[in-house]
Amino acid sequence: MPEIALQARGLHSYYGSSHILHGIDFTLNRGEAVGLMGRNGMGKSTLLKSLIGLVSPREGAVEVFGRPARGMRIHDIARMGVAYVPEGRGIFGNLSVRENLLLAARPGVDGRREWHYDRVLQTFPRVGERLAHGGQQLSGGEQQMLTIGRALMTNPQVLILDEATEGLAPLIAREIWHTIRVIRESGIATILVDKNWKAVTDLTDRNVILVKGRVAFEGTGEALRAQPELLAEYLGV
Ligand SMILES: Nc1ncnc2c1ncn2[C@@H]1O[C@H](COP(=O)(O)OP(=O)(O)OP(=O)(O)O)[C@@H](O)[C@H]1O
Repeated sequence: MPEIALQARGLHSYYGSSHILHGIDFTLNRGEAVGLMGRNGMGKSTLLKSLIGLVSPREGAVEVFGRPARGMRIHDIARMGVAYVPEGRGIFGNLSVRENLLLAARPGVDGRREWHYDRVLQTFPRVGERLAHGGQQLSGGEQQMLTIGRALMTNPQVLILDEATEGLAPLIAREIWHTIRVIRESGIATILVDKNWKAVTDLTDRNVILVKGRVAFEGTGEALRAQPELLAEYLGV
């Protein structure tokens, strides 16, 4: 089995004539957690979308578990074990919490069913208390937990979280960070995009910072903390 879960090489992506990604190289290894950071508009979401088939890169290569995947559609990449939790959530508001979870259930690519209904509810007890509620009745934090729970129900090998704690109260954000740690320790490779660089680097093996569609930094959280001038320049903190 390939050790590399996701890879981009020399990736160029555009929206119309706007050139957003300028030759990005990016790798996520099996079981690894990588933080993807950068100021607003630097191309983080575009890179994620280019990896999972929501944006079609114009140049470069994308590989998912060693298979060429540039130009593949999002649901084909999802079937290869890549779950994506977009910014702003994506639950079915007119279905109950229970239905949202059960509809997403499927075994992983190798038949694994480690993440089943009961385990997801144990991981997100708050969601378990709202099973009969409609998705739209949940608070922002509960919706975010449900969205991550739905992604886990697909037994992914890769989980991509785009701004999972955005706009949430600190206490709820802390709960989400705790669960991301549990998920990561379960062996799922993870890409984390979040403005909270401290929380990101506490969890990740490696971090990538984008500046204007290019990789400006790649390294451990320790290496980043040792260079506060980079934090100021690239993240504005
Ligand atoms: N659908 C789109 N059409 C045109 N331009 C877009 C589109 N989506 C994003 N952009 C532009 O592409 C650039 C990169 O956006 P992207 O969302 O990838 O940045 P980001 O680093 O994820 O930032 P943010 O944290 O603000 O989401 C920005 O200039 C943005 O305005």
